[in-house]
Amino acid sequence: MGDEVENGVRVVDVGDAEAGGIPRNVSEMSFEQKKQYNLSISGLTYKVVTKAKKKGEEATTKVLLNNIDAEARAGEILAVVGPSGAGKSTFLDAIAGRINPQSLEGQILANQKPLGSDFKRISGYVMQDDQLFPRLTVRETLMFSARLRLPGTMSHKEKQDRVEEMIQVLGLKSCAETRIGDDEVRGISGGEKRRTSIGVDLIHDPPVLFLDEPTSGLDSTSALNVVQILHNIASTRLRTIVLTIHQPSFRVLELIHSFLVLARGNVIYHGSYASMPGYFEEFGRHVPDDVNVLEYTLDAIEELQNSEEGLQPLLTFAEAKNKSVGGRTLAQLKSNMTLAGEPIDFASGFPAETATLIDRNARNILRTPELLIWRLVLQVIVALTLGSLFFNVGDTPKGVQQRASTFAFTLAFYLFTATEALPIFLKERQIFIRETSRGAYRTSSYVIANFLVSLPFYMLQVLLFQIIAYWMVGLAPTAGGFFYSILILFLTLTLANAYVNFWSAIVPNFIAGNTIVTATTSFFFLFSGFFVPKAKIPGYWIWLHYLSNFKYPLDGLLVNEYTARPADTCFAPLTNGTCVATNNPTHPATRDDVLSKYSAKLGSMWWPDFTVLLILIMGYRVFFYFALRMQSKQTRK
Ligand SMILES: Nc1ncnc2c1ncn2[C@@H]1O[C@H](COP(=O)(O)OP(=O)(O)OP(=O)(O)O)[C@@H](O)[C@H]1O
Repeated sequence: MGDEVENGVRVVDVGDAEAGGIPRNVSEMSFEQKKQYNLSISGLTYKVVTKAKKKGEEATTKVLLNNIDAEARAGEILAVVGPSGAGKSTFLDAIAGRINPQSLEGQILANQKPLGSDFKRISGYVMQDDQLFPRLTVRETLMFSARLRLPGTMSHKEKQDRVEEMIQVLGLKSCAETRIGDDEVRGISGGEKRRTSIGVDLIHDPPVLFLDEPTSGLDSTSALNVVQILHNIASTRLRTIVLTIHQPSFRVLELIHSFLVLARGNVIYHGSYASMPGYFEEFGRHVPDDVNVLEYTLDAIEELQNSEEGLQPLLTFAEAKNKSVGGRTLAQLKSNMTLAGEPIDFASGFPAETATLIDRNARNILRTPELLIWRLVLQVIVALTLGSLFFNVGDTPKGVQQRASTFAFTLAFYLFTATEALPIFLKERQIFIRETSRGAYRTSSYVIANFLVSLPFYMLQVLLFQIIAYWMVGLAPTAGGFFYSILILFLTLTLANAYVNFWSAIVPNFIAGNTIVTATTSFFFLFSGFFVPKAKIPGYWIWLHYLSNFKYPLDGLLVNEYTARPADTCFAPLTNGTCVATNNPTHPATRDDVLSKYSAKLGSMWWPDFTVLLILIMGYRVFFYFALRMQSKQTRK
């Protein structure tokens, strides 16, 4: 270990000389096998260029982290503190690999070696917001994390034992069977939620753990409890813990081994709590006895920031202090840090991972019975309403119109109501990012699990709807016709959800997502061929006709219906028993007339209608996959 300078800034050159390469998968190592990691950071600088707001203005460069030196040792907690906007979260993100290394200057070493792609595996990151599934219990939440993050070679029993150990360590025994909860369902307390979040990222026992504000929003007892647990983990298991914290209480301060005080992206102090008063005395500030020195320091920083002379004297003092205790050569090693999103090894194989995600997803769906029941009730209500409005339509011009309206309405019902899943997907996206950014599972497993788990439910909805509506409206009375219509509506519902899913992976929020999905779906409807026949759509809009989510199911349903009618059926009979002439656009007489009115053609049921629907579904799933991959690699530039 490097030397510690008692009274001030430390020399950063620390590390375990014996440290070798990092094992492939941290959760496969036994406690004894696990390395202890000493992190040393030198000259860490992060600048962002802010674009000019007005013409003629120059772009400005903002330094968020300025030449930071620090160290975090195994067996210790390093707390990053400072006034609001000091750069605490930015610093944590930088050393946790959440900022694109190409944007950073300086050096971050783990045991004197540059961080490799393995660093994502050996470190855990607990975000400030508790991103957990509200309908799962604490034990289930930890068990799913164990199933995803512990190696496939471990037995189910071993994983269960690990979960029980975690419940014990985190003091979650009394609430292990309670659901996490959210605004709608009462669940565990804020402190318990925070401890569960920590457990989720601690289950595979990472040697390095980063936590962004683990005590924010907690009362003082819960905050103390959380830090006490982290202290025990650091001390007994020799883990390296780095956290950001706001105004810790006296009792919390005692549990933290070392502090990094930042102000406007600069190091003000780095060392133990005990050395803090001496440091500030040396700077020329008397620190009264019996005060919370950290609170005093933060107040002093605020005061200086707001004073005429500003922070400069303190920054100059801190810099001089830093140089006098060793100095260093600041290497500009942009290339040796982990590129966020590099491939990482996963604990389990693809099938096991997918099965676990299906299980988790299914439980989440089944734990929301109100949503399930309401959707099924809605199917019945809409089907009955539609059936009563268009009851037993005949083979007349009016019947032709009503039949097409039935199809258009049903498709609109499925395609537009899918947007209600947007907030659910958006919430889940946060959990997905948290999990995949640390390599909990493959994006492909998630996409497939997410796809498969909803299919039975889509089928149930469509069956319920068609059993009522199909017969009430009096559609083609053949088994083939009935089952084909179910297949097409099932694919439509699947497509609608694939489409919403895809946008949910890209859009910044619900409002943007809702606007885009509703607007594009409206356009798809407009250009489906139902309102304006294909021949009348201007050439520059025709691509929308071919991309339309409505076109293929609408064609399929129409062709299915009219294929089941005898070829000589007259759809526009005259009073004298004859039929209107063919090619009459107002009163289509034959099957071909009716279909061409809606831009459909006999013989298109399987190609292109069914096949293109399948291609669209697959296409949106593939887009969804790539959009999610971008999200899981998401870092600051
Ligand atoms: N991409 C960016 N572009 C410009 N400024 C940024 C960017 N990201 C962060 N900042 C600024 O950098 C400073 C440090 O932000 P950071 O979130 O790290 O502070 P913090 O110490 O964690 O603050 P708080 O305690 O309020 O959470 C802030 O002034 C913030 O506005």
